[in-house]
Amino acid sequence: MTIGTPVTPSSKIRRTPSCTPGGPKVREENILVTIRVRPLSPKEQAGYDLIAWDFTDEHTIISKNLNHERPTGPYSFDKVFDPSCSTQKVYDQGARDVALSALNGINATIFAYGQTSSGKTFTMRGITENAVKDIYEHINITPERDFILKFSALEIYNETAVDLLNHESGPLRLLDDPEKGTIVEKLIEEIVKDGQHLRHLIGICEAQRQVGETALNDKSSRSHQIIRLTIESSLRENSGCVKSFLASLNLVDLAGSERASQTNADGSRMKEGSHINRSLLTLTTVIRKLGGGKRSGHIPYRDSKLTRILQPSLGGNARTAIICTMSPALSHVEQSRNTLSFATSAKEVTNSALVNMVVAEKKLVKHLQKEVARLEAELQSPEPSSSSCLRSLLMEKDLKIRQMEREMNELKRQRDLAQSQLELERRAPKELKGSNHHGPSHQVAKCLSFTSDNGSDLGRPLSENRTRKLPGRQAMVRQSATSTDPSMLVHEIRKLEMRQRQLGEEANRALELLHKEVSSHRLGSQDAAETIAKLLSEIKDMHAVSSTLDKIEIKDKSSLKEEIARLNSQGGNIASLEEKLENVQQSIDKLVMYLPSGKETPDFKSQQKKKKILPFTLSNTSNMPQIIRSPCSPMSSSRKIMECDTENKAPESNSITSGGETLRKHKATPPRSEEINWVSSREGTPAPRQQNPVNVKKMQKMFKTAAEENIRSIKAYVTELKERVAKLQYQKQLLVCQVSICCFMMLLHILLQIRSTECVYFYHICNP
Ligand SMILES: Nc1ncnc2c1ncn2[C@@H]1O[C@H](COP(=O)(O)OP(=O)(O)OP(=O)(O)O)[C@@H](O)[C@H]1O
Repeated sequence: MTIGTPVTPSSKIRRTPSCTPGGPKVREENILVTIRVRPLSPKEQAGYDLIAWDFTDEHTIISKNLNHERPTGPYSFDKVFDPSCSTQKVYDQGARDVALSALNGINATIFAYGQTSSGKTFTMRGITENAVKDIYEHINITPERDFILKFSALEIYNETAVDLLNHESGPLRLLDDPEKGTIVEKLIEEIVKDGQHLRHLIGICEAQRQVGETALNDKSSRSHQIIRLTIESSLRENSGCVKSFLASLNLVDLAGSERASQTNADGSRMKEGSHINRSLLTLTTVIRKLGGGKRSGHIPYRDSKLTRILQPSLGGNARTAIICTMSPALSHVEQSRNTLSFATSAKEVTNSALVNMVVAEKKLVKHLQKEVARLEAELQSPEPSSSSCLRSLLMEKDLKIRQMEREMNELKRQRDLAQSQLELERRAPKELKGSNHHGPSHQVAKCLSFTSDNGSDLGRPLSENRTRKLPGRQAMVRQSATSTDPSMLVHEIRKLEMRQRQLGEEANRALELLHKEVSSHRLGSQDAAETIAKLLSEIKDMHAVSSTLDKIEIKDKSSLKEEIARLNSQGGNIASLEEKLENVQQSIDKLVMYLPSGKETPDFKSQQKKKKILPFTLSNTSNMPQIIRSPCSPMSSSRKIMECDTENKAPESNSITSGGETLRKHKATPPRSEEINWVSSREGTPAPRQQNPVNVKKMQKMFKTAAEENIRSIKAYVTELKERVAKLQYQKQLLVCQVSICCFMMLLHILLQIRSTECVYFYHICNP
């Protein structure tokens, strides 16, 4: 079995302010150094030896001037015990506090230093006995803690460590442990049952210790004895505390420094004395270095087994008390001065004692097992009060769940209503009619307004519905929120309201787009109306042509007028425009048909003679560009005009040319006499009537060609207009579909959010 030094592993040490029983708080402190002067021994008395020291007070000792020499001292220490002092007093004032520090987790060392036969063993025996007594008294008056005492003892004889509880084990090795410091290998550590057992063990060690007779001491201790009492204390198990105090109390009885001449040692005694003196010299060196402010320098702890083992007690983690014993005899003054010199050095040595606390793994495991068992028992048999509380909490949660389900159903119903409204919107037959001013926009607004159950609010604008309906919904949600987690429900309500506002804004944007589209459609309709008006104007021009034709007494003039009047009265219906144009064409065809044909019948000739036949004069031909001008494609019309000019070009033999050519000729060349007549005729001034040499058949063909061209232009324009209207209708349908899809997606998104919120809320209800 291995026992370590009093050093507790650093990883398990926690420094806490602590109070030793009856002592000050632990801090860096000097070694407690006291001087005990024994009485004159019988031998000294028999030799008429004198007491060489005076004790001026309890702290000072000074040599007497017996030999008329300069007095030594005075020496001051923590305590100076004169020969009359009892061991009890020495213990009480020079060792008790330090010894009992081990009960509170502070390592403690008490050792006696002095020349041979100065009373070290005598003193330490009394100190140990008192310490054991006080320790067990403290244990008895501290029932709240459990104490475990372990005893071990060794001696260092001729620089060899020996187990005093197992002397047969032979020399023990000292090992260096990184956490525990120097440990003695295979040193027996026995658990102390009680005070009696402890005393018994101490007796065993004394019996085993190397003792020899010298000239100065019949029972001179020839070794350094170290008794180690390891004390572990912890609070009782039911306290729940798993930490323990752990400290060692070292009671050290050193071998006496001696002079061979004084002890008359020879042989083995001399060998013992040399080892003793060597180790004590190392101890003195260590003390002097520690006390001389050279702690940062090399301290020769390892120069002896004694200093290696006592290292923590010398400037380390321990409280240390040194009792320096000395003989008062004048014959030992020199040795006593050396002892006082050692004591003076020891006074300067400081230690840094800590409270050593450890966590016992077994105790920790036991504590955790108990805690687990207690918790399991609580789970298996919960208290009635907690059960009823949980039950009421579950009922409350169920109520909240039902309220949320109702809200969800309400939202679903509103979603279905909005979908149906959107469907109606999509199917609206006359949404693009200018007359339906509020149709699409208003219906879309209705779809997005989240109205009430009976739909009575469908006719109201979105903003009005929102302002009127939100308080009701907020009241409903608020009612739910007061009975559930308020912060969560308020948060959900705000999210829904925000989403609703976003939806309303998007719906407004969609409505604006619809309005723009309708406006553009209206503009398109206006364009159509303007086009129709232009067509009517052209028809009026045609009517003017027909008026000109009246002069040639068209038989079916009344029917043509009726047709034009009917066109004028019917307005700009695009759909009937084509039909009207057909009628116009038919009328024109009739007109052409009633014009004189190329065959000159006798009747026709007679009519020529009877009536003034007015051919297309320059005044009439000036209307042609207006007649054939297309309202929407003037360029093409111009091109067609040129084609018509080419097609209508008169033969070179004819003195009369077509209108355009005539115009060009009129501008480029001086007018001829025939043309002057035409101008006069246009100006309405009387002009000499001249027979029209123009070929009537060609005139008829030219007029018909021009009229057909005009009809084709109008037809093309109407076709283009119809295509544009169809395109607008398609765009409008597409926009309505997009708005419907957008609304549906937003509603679906809201429902998904509600679903996720419910899931989260149902999770928090199931895992409170
Ligand atoms: N204070 C004391 N009062 C009475 N007798 C004492 C006192 N101190 C020592 N003695 C006696 O002196 C003798 C020597 O004491 P002790 O053996 O303790 O000396 P020591 O220092 O241990 O010597 P050594 O170093 O040789 O072991 C013993 O007989 C002891 O009884």
